[in-house]
Amino acid sequence: MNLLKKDNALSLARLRDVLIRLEDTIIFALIERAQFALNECTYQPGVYEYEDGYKGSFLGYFLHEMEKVHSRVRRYTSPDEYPFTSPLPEPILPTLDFPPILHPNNINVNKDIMDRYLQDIVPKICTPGDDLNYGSSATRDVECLQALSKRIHYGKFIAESKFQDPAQQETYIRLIKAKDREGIMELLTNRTVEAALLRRLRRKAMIYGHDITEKGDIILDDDQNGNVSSKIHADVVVDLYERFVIPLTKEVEVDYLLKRLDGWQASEDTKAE
Ligand SMILES: C=C(O[C@@H]1C=C(C(=O)O)C=C[C@H]1O)C(=O)O
Repeated sequence: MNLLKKDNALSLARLRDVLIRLEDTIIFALIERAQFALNECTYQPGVYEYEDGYKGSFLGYFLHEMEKVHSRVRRYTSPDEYPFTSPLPEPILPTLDFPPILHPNNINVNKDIMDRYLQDIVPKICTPGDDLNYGSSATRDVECLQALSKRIHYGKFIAESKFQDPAQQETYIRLIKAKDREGIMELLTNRTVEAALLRRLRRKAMIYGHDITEKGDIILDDDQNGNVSSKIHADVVVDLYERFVIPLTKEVEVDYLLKRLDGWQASEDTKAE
């Protein structure tokens, strides 16, 4: 979505289309990572020496080096991009004039994303062991992490869109002032959208995660020729969204809304004068 244009940027339907497109990005990124073994050593700190005395993991080193160069080309000045590492250098490009779509906030849940990715996701999609493809697996890890981060932090745009709905704003304001996390969570939850998403996701994972015959039939794992064609299991993808991606997106929505009135009343009073 081009965030330099404010026109209709907060249309809920349009934002949901972005999340649907990111399903493809995430599934294919997971499939690419699943090609390589777990390569546990790339996640352990202190396995290699680094020039600047860095003591973290190979993945952490690679991610920080990537984010430093992306920061210099102003990736993290965009309101839909959030880094995992710090410190990061200032951009060499002039900052773009993004229209103020989101209420100012410093919400960044990438540490939770990293923890869950390493604990719950990589062990489920990769075969155990070490295939020496450390650079390849770390490259794919970064692509998975960046896609998951974008998707989950889009919760801020979704939350702003819901807050700006005239039919719901008064209720949100009341719940925010009462600091009612559960009430806000219930109001923003759309179980119909979530159920449809999980059905669509399973279908996508089945199709993307398997080879198909020339006729277009999916070659399942129990193919009579013994072909094991699944690149990723649909259950893993659906479970990942149900237990991690959707809940964390909603936490971002709630965190964003709880801060939505910070300084807001003062600016509303100023407008009213
Ligand atoms: C993203 C939204 O907010 C919530 C989170 C969803 C998700 O993470 O997929 C889906 C529906 C809602 O419960 C939305 O309403 O589309």
